[in-house]
Amino acid sequence: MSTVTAPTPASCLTAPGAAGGSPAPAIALPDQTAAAPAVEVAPAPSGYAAGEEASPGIAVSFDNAAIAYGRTTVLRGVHGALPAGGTLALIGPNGAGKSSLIKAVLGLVPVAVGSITVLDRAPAAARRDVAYVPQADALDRDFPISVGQVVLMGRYRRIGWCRRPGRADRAAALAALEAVGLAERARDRFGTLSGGQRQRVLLARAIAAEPRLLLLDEPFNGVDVVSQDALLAALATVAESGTATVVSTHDLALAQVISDQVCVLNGRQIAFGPAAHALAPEPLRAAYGGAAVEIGGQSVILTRP
Ligand SMILES: Nc1ncnc2c1ncn2[C@@H]1O[C@H](COP(=O)(O)OP(=O)(O)OP(=O)(O)O)[C@@H](O)[C@H]1O
Repeated sequence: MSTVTAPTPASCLTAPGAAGGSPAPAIALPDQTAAAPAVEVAPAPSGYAAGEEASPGIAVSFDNAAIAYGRTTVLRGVHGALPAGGTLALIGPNGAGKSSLIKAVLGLVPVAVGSITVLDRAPAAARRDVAYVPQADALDRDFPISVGQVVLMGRYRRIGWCRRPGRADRAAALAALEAVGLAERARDRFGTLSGGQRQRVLLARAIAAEPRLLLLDEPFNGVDVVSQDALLAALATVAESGTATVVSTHDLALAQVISDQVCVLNGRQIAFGPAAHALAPEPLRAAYGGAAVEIGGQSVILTRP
């Protein structure tokens, strides 16, 4: 489970490693009349075979990567690649290493063995082009900031923390809020939104940053069907724009719907490839043990009520 610590109110809405602790900037509310910027739409590349060598068309490649905290290795043998514009779902039981892998892609946790390459760079060097969407529950609801201001924060790595956002920044923020279906809530206080709506706002903040790689840690947790549909629609738009996405989830059905590829983890990589291959009964049993069953040809993970 990922958490975002909030040493100061200003950093509580900031992605890990992104200017945490900076004072909250004065941000103008989004200009509701500003025109949305033209969005360049590139077709998503087609399938990719696990184990292929990294190339300029690859957003993230894992080369037998292992992740450790101190001397304790929590994940090993991660090997595969995500093409630019593709979507990779990370699945596995609690403690499988999903969040740790996302943190390693962000460059927040070192790779102990092997390597991870992000946009042809070491993970920490690529952070400028990477946006991270934390779980909404990890953020402080009491911090007095509007929805529009939260989304504008996504622009600060582009414009710098000392400059005020301009018309194009406000337009990008509004377009991102429209993409998640919450443009009419721009002036509302962030903390007054529901959990699912706050999750959509955090996705809008990431979209406003115009990243080349988007990382989401369990974005569908506790989200109702309306917000889930809005998140899925926004993620489809993200994929169409050519941005690659890595998303961790406990929902196998969603993993199948949203991803070109699935990485099944449980302390090690169990499978990496197209959903039909990775979500087959055998890898799921290896990850979830007796909780993985097959019903009517579909793999199902049993959970306690
Ligand atoms: N900062 C840390 N220091 C030491 N061990 C950690 C740290 N963060 C996570 N771990 C350990 O790494 C392992 C993988 O945890 P991680 O949070 O990556 O799993 P996860 O698949 O995201 O789990 P969940 O589905 O519950 O969120 C666990 O055994 C966890 O205790």
